[in-house]
Amino acid sequence: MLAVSGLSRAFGGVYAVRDVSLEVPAGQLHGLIGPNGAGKSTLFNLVAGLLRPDAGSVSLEGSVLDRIPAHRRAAAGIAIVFQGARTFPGLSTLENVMVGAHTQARHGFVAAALRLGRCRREERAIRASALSALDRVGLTDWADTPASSLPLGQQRRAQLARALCASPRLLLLDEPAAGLRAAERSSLAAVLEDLREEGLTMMLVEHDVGFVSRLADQVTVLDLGSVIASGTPSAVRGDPAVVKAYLGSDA
Ligand SMILES: Nc1ncnc2c1ncn2[C@@H]1O[C@H](COP(=O)(O)OP(=O)(O)OP(=O)(O)O)[C@@H](O)[C@H]1O
Repeated sequence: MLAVSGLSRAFGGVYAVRDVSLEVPAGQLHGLIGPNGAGKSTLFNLVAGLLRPDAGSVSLEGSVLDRIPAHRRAAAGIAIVFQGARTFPGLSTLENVMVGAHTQARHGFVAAALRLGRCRREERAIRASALSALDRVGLTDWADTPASSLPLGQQRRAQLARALCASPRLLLLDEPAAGLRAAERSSLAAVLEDLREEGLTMMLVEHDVGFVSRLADQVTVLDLGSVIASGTPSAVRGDPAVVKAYLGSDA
């Protein structure tokens, strides 16, 4: 599904991502872990087309994306839930999710304002797809609640629903569990497990190695921009290079 090959990107002469190659087969959940500053978010931005690489290539289902800008990669099926993403204040949970589907809507603001017939039909379809996305993340009962008044765990699931509304083929999740309490983490993990069961291909950046290990089929570990280990969660957790990167050279 996703193939990243020899990807590099430097800032001010320092590599944030250095010669990274990985593959994510369709339907798998791929974990990306590593200490602070390892290059995880930069790698996501390179895959989503929000940053240009200095070298290397990204392809989705065999199509090379290197010359494709971010908005066309989104249309091709790559969705990203950003680290620390916020909900739109003043909008209900359902409206927040509908914003995700509006990125795919064909009708513009003027048509929307005039509520033209075709636009109204499109609006109904968007509403239906937003309700279905809310159902997939277990937030149906919260549809009419102002999104900003939801507990953090539910806000994260609403952001996930917003990304799902765009019908992604590859979903990139940057630290979706950061700051969540144990029970909230656990229900988020259950939602991600359900999405994997449905066959959605995902990449997950997390600091919580236990959270990633529970969910991921394969894990890539970055340190200082480079891949230091990759494999199943249990193989990677026992890898001395990973232990050293996480705990320091005395580990
Ligand atoms: N836009 C930028 N300009 C300059 N340096 C950057 C930029 N983005 C990232 N970096 C640097 O690149 C390196 C990798 O950063 P990145 O945010 O990708 O790491 P990360 O693994 O996601 O870290 P964290 O776990 O703390 O979110 C860091 O040294 C960071 O300071």
